[in-house]
Amino acid sequence: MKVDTLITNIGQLLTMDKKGPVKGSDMNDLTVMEGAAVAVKDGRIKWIGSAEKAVNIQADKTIDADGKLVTPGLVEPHTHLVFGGSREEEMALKQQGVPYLEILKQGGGILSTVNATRDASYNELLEKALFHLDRMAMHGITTVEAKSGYGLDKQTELKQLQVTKEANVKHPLDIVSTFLGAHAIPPEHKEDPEAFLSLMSELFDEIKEKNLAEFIDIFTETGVFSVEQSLRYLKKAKEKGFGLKIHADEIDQLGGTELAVEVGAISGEHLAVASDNGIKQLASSNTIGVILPGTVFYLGKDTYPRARKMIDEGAAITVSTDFNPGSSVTENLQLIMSIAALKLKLTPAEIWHAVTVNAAHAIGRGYEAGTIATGRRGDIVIWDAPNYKYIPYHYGVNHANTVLKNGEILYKRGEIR
Ligand SMILES: O=C(O)CC1=NCN=C1
Ligand SMILES: [Zn+2]
Repeated sequence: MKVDTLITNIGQLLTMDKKGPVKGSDMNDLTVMEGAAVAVKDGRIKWIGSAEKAVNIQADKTIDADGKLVTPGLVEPHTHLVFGGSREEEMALKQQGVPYLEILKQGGGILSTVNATRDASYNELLEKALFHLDRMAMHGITTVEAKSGYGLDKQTELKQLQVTKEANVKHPLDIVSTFLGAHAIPPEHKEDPEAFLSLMSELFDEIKEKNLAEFIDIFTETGVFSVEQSLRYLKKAKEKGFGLKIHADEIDQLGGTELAVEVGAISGEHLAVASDNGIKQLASSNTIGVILPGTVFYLGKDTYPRARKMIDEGAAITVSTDFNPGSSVTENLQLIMSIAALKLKLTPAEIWHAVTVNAAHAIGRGYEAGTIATGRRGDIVIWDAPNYKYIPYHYGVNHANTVLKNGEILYKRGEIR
């Protein structure tokens, strides 16, 4: 057989080759292939087998994995990728214990990023997004979801979505776009949030026509949008053919988790304070929990999402950086894997399902990304790690040695191509 690239002498290979979102105890059922090899041709996985059998394969390029861990490229299911400015000035307020929602109420937080994003040019936003995508790639991420939500007016929300669309063309990473125009209430609509929500829902047709987003998301939170407002808004989005996501039960327990299940959202996101009933509903639904423990850490809170209970009750969950300029400022999904182990008490096997196959399903790419299987994209990471338990164990650094996207080397330790 003739292939483009052969990765051989693999120590442990995680194919993550499972059907559908992996739920409950199945998240702890990990297939580990020892002494494996993977062949890629025309950007797709062509063959998977033992390194011994691979000796008969002619490859234009052979990569010796030197006994290292090899996995699918990481899938990052929840980011606020496109934004202007930064919010390092808020660190002092956070250190003084000023709550996140209080900073927002005072016109900071999301709203300060809105000002910076409205002021930023299209090209400035694009260059910044490409920079962050490079950094995600070097940390092993090969598919990423990107939300708008820092415009909060028609023109700037469309600007963000168009930047996302162009970044998806210009950068090797695959980007899945979500419209989060309902992210906060802008000052000009402070007195009339209903009018603002209608304004954002008026964009649905244009977004659909121009294929600017596949999902619609809303921040269901105290001082932002109520469960009732969110239900109406998401029903409208569903009628227009969009997939649904909800920033739910992040700070206050409003019942956003239950709402996500009720409207058949593909995912409920944050769920830091989801109720017992919310977790029960999630576990018996097809809605995936997108868990953001880095945000809890970064906001200096003590209440972590009860992901252990969610899995034990049968839910499918993923973990994510929640990369954004204010409440979780990191592209390092490997760090989140460590926080998931230490604070959520997830096992290494559960964590690997959470950052590959389940994350792919949470953004509608379950049959495209997050798995090494013949016919799938050649999105592969060779890690500077002896086994799959090592990544959550050794925290805060980048373990990626080589990152391939569609079979092409995108990053080699120490350089970005
Ligand atoms: O603070 C931000 O910019 C991102 C965020 N939206 C809802 N929770 C966090
Ligand atoms: Zn978020």
